[in-house]
Amino acid sequence: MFLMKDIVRDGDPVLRQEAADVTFPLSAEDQQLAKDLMEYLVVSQDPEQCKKYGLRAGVGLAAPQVGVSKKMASVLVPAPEEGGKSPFTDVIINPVIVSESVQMGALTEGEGCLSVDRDVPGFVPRHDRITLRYYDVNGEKHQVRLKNYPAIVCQHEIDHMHRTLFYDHINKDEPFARDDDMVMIE
Ligand SMILES: O=CN(O)C[C@@H](CC1CCCC1)C(=O)N1NCCC[C@H]1C(=O)Nc1ccccn1
Ligand code: NI
Repeated sequence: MFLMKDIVRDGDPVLRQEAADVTFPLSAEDQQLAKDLMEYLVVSQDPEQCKKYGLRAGVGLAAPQVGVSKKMASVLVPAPEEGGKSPFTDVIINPVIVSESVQMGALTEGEGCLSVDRDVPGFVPRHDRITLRYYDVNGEKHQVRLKNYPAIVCQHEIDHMHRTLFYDHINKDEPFARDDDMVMIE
């Protein structure tokens, strides 16, 4: 199980490397990595377990963040209300954004990152809607359309596979600049 000590922090070159494609069928090592990446999110989103293991709760975790430069990330978007269904939960492997909306979206609170131990204020403009193509741990191909928060989370994770961190997208001169048709996401 990953703990905070296993999470690589900004400054480590692995976060600025282009990650390698994952080959199928998954090696035993990659199968375990996928399990561990998802387990981190599940445990961290359980308040009791989160506290017990001293984790920062997360909704996504990319392999480069645990020092593995591969195109794999877990995503667990919490259900909007108690007992509801998660809008998107999967381990995305070799993800490709096949189309993206012209309209941009950003989290009103800005973004953070488990690999960035500082607050970087500002809006992180991303595409409000994307069509995502990825493989799951069984090698099954998926093509899903995501919008708003799930779309933001997946773009944040895919960035980690392409040497990008959230603050790279923040406008240096005007961090809270926004074009008037940008969707502001709570
Ligand atoms: O690459 C992946 N990461 O760096 C983990 C990030 C991923 C999200 C950041 C913005 C979009 C995706 C993450 O989850 N966070 N960022 C740092 C601290 C907070 C935490 C978070 O948003 N937690 C959360 C939110 C809702 C419910 C439960 N927990
Ligand atoms: Ni991150």
